[in-house]
Amino acid sequence: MDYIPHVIADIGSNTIRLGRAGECNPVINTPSQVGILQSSSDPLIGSEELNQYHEGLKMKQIVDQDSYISDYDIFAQILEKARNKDVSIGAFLTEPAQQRKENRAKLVEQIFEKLSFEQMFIAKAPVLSSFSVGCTTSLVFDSGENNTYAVPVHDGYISQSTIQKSKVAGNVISENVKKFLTNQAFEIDPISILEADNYDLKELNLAKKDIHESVYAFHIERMVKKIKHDLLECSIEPISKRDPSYEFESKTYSLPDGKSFTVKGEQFKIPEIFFISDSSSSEEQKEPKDADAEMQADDQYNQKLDGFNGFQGLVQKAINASEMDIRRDLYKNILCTGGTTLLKNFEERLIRDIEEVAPQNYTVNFIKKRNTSFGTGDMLYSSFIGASILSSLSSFKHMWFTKQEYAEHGPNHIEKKCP
Ligand SMILES: Nc1ncnc2c1ncn2[C@@H]1O[C@H](COP(=O)(O)OP(=O)(O)OP(=O)(O)O)[C@@H](O)[C@H]1O
Repeated sequence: MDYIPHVIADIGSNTIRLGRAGECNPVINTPSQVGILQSSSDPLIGSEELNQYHEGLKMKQIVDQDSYISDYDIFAQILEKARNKDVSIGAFLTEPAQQRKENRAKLVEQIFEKLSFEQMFIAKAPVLSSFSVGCTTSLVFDSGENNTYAVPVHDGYISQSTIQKSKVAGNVISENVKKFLTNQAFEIDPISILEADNYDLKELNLAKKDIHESVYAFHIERMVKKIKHDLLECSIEPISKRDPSYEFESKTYSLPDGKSFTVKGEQFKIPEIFFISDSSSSEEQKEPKDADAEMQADDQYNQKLDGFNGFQGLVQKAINASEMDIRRDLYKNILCTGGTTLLKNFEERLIRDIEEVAPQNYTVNFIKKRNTSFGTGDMLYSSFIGASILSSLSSFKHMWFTKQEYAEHGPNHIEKKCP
């Protein structure tokens, strides 16, 4: 296949993935927060840069909690970095299953006015994920940082009325990890972590006042995520079904600065929140006692859980909202994507719980993914890969929204070109 120099941007509230059409992995995989330095108009991007100490650094979130871009100027700068200046003529962007018209129009203006691309396309992330595994019909279950979606894709299209969205996602369990640590009187110290990662920093004798509060919060969040990724795992059987006398083993976890804490079953109990349902012990899960009660005290947290009936309930609702004659196919072709589905034993537990709610004579099957060079499977990159494949097809040549069409019909013409 000839090298196709279009640039791809897969935009999430936690991570932005940028790369080139025809390639399997993104070239840039950066947090959706960028670093801003007074001394430079160039934003700092990528974990490697952001995990270093930079004097006068502030952090800025450029994608909001609904995965909509909140700073178009900085986004354009990042896109420009991923572009091969002389040859990139097309920009292919992903968007969440539910998108606002005005966001699309703003993106179109950036691409044609500010960045002078010749052509562009916007496609829904779940459709691209489905394409990435060669399916035009599937149920895409996507759980990232702030949102979880169950989206039926039928013949390559999404019907908006079938989409199920929940705010119960990765950040809910991050919150619970933080609450657990607070209950243990364990404090994450971003300065000692920065020092552990950058040896020469000690000489600077950094104090809290030397680090902007946004940078401080960024490093705490980064460590909470690391703890979450390293330590948490889903219990394949609901914990409420275990013998009440069951004793979890203690496990000690050490941070890069040498500080450590111990868990005794919390690593399994925290992700249980994803699988609560009316039929599981709702008393125990939704109105827990003692330490757990504190874990779930605040209002925002409870709002997220309002009406939530487990990830299996979300999948069931999405399938039930679809036409009767495709429901069997959807149960048979469930695709898990998004970072939160990388939790250990996540798929095993989800399939078990979906089987409990699926009609009895239906087969529940998850689509298998290949392993990427990052060792994550395709969970993190499925929509990127779908975009990469689609934009490389010779038959896609006629699908692009061109600069000329933009000049003739204006930004809202994108609705026609990219339904
Ligand atoms: N190995 C892992 N184990 C558990 N959680 C993980 C793992 N890797 C990433 N995550 C979590 O996945 C979430 C980010 O996923 P992803 O990059 O798919 O989100 P996003 O697409 O940017 O967000 P959204 O879909 O909400 O816009 C974070 O909460 C992160 O902590």
